Amino acid sequence: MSSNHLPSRVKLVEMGPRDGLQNEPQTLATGLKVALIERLAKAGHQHIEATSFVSPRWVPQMADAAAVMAQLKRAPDVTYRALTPNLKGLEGALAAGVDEVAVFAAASETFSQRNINCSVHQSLARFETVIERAQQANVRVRGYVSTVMGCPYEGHITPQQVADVSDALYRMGCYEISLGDTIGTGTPRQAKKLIEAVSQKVPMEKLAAHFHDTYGQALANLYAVLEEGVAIIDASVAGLGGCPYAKGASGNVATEDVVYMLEGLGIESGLNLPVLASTGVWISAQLGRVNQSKVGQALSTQK
Ligand SMILES: CC(C)(COP(=O)([O-])OP(=O)([O-])OC[C@H]1O[C@@H](n2cnc3c(N)ncnc32)[C@H](O)[C@@H]1OP(=O)([O-])[O-])[C@@H](O)C(=O)NCCC(=O)NCCSC(=O)C[C@@](C)(O)CC(=O)[O-]
Repeated sequence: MSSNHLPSRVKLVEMGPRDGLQNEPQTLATGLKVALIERLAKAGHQHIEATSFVSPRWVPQMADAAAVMAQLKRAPDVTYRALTPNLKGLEGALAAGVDEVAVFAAASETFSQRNINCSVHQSLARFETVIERAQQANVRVRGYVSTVMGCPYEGHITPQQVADVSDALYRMGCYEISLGDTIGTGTPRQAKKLIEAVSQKVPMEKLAAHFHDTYGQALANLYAVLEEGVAIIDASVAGLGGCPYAKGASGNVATEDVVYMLEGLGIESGLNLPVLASTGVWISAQLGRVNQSKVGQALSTQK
């Protein structure tokens, strides 16, 4: 049931260096990745997904994960996280001294096979060992569920499918569950129904919204789930990214656009919008791409 009370504060999780850069056609130099992460921390981000320890054959853009972590000048109040699909990735991430890791499952069987080369069931069994080992090392684990509002291969996904996978990850020990609209096809009513179903299994305060903006629905969907009580949002500076397993998919909703909307709603995020926006302009120039943030574009013309 909708609470219709907006939160007074939202935890923003920056995805640009990981979800964004993993999907850019060109691989950014390690030094520029490090500079991006440091700029994002200066803009006020306290939760940054910095990289992923995945197979370089599958995602060559993330092959320098250890070097990125080694070169980073870490800000004391920032949590730097990395994706870890298996024990090999986890050991790499622990050796690199990440603060947190994340495992990533999908609600769709076909997407799971294409993304991590195993079934949903096999992935959950694999993650159980990753989570146990991370907990032994006192490292918290976030859980992702992809394709929560549609799959590029299977089409419709039910909220119950998402709730079941979320439940499994939460029971295994993931402290937060991030719900990925991987291909950005969701619409606000669907987003509300999704949250209604998943919050029956996982407490609302543990749910994050991770929406891609392919169909231009991400902000509307975020507003819908804020009304439901979600208070954790994943976003990507300049809307960096796409999805290698979902042709034509856009990046995450742009962080600048989310911060602008939150400011308008009187919701605190701790982000400095001008600093963030200039980071978006800078990284777009480094990549030679169009800045996907409308707010970033608007602010850059006002200088
Ligand atoms: C899961 C695997 C590894 C399975 O891939 P596989 O080929 O089945 O793995 P394998 O265990 O058979 O190993 C094959 C080779 O990869 C190596 N390998 C194995 N593991 C690692 C590792 N961790 N780090 C480095 N190397 C690794 C391993 O050592 C071996 O090397 P070889 O002996 O052939 O030289 C592969 O499919 C993979 O890396 N997939 C990652 C895909 C990915 O990163 N996708 C994007 C992230 S998910 C996402 O973006 C969605 C999300 C989270 O944002 C939410 C949303 O929006 O939906």
